[in-house]
This record gives sequence, structure tokens and C-alpha cells, in this order.
Amino acid sequence: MLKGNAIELTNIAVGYGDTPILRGVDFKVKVGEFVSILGENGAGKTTLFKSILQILPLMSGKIKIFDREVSNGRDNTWLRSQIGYVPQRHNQGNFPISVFDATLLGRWGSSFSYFKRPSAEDKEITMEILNTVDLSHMLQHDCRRLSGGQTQRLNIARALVRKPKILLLDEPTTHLDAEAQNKLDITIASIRKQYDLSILMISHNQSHALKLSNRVVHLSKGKIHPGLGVAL
Ligand SMILES: Nc1ncnc2c1ncn2[C@@H]1O[C@H](COP(=O)(O)OP(=O)(O)OP(=O)(O)O)[C@@H](O)[C@H]1O
Repeated sequence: MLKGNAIELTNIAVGYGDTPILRGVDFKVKVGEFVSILGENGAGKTTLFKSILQILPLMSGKIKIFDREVSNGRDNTWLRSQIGYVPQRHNQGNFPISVFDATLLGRWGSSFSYFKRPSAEDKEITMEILNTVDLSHMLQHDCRRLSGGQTQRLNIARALVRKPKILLLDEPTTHLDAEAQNKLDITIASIRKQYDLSILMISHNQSHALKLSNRVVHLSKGKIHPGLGVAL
């Protein structure tokens, strides 16, 4: 069992061009912790995710994932095996692809690629995860015809097929009705347990964040401020 911090940011600055959006951010997510980030539109929450994922280079500071420094492009392949990312409002595009294939493609580039077909193990893991997110009855269903809640469960499945230990969720329940939101909450709580995940979630809804997380922080004026902690 891993211990210590899953994510550790030390004095990071990050932004676009010469303009920093986040400045002097210190922040930690402990192994197994579920932390939610709240903040106004444009506060920099997605920018924070992009810095953790090394999509945006740091202007200064350091990022460690499970105590391993990954700042500025070091260890990118390893990083991708550790972190699953569910971006905001992502659908699979306007082309016909089944739920099974779209999920399997989440493993593309790790165990199979242009020159290597998916193995029996790739397919087994895909089935296992689709079962966990309750989509195993829709394997051949066209992704373009999924509801918002089903699409989000598929997006989570795609992020999970690489068996990451950290999950970044960018407003997973926004635009869902109460029933779909509730079902997604149950899915998130169950995958967290089943796969021993450390989770960082962006949310706009304080009560929703408090319901799911161990701890809630606020992002404003380029910094992270402590918020409420709840014992689960
Ligand atoms: N590619 C980009 N180039 C330049 N500026 C950007 C870019 N992406 C985001 N920004 C700016 O960075 C700031 C933070 O954006 P970010 O998307 O991180 O905010 P957010 O907190 O996730 O917002 P929201 O809650 O609306 O999703 C905003 O002022 C935004 O305009």
C-alpha cells in the first residue's frame, strides 16, 4: 500500500505566455485522499490540472507524484500511467464508435498501438471497468447515442482502463440531472474504493463537493486556500 502524498505542488507558478494564472501554489493530496477544488469561473482550476498533467510547463516550482519529481516534462510516460484524467464535457466525437471500443482506446499507447493489436488482457480490463461503471449491458451501443450521465461514466471508464492510482475529475456532474448525478456519485465512490484511488475533483457545487470528498479547498486570486474538511 502506497503512503505519503499522491500529489505535491511546491511553490508553483503556471500560466499562458508570460502571464501567470497560478502563483506560489503549495498544495498536497495525500495517498487515498479525495480533495475537491472550488473556485469562480476563470480562477485557474483547469489550469491547475494542466500543470499536474504536464500539459502546461511550469514557470517555477516543483511537482511530485508519489514522491517522484515530474516537473517540466520529466517522466511523462510514467506520469500517464499514474494519472487518469476526465476532462470537462468531453464526448467521443461525431463518429460511430461503440462503448467497448471507445473504452478500449483508453489503453492505446500503453499496451497496444498501430503495430500491436489489443491483447486478451486489454479486453478483459476493459470489460472489468465497464462492468464497474455499469455500462457492460451497452458494449456495442453507439457512443453518439449515450445520455449525459452514461457519457460521463464512459469517460471515467476510459480514464480507468490504464489502471491509474490518481484520478483528476473536471466537473464530472455539471449539466446532469439529479438522478444521473446521483448515479455518477455512486460510481465515483465505488471506483475510489475498488481501485484505491486518490482523487482531485473540480466542482462548482460546495454541497456536492462536501458529500463526496474528505476535504474541500478554494482557488482564488492565483492561490489555493484551505476550505472545509469532512471525515468520511
Ligand atoms: N489556452 C489559453 N490561453 C490563454 N489563456 C487561457 C487559456 N486557457 C485558459 N486561459 C485563461 O486562464 C484563466 C484560467 O482558466 P481556467 O480554464 O483554468 O479556469 P477555471 O477555473 O477552470 O474556469 P471554469 O470554472 O470556467 O472552467 C482564465 O482567465 C482563462 O481565460
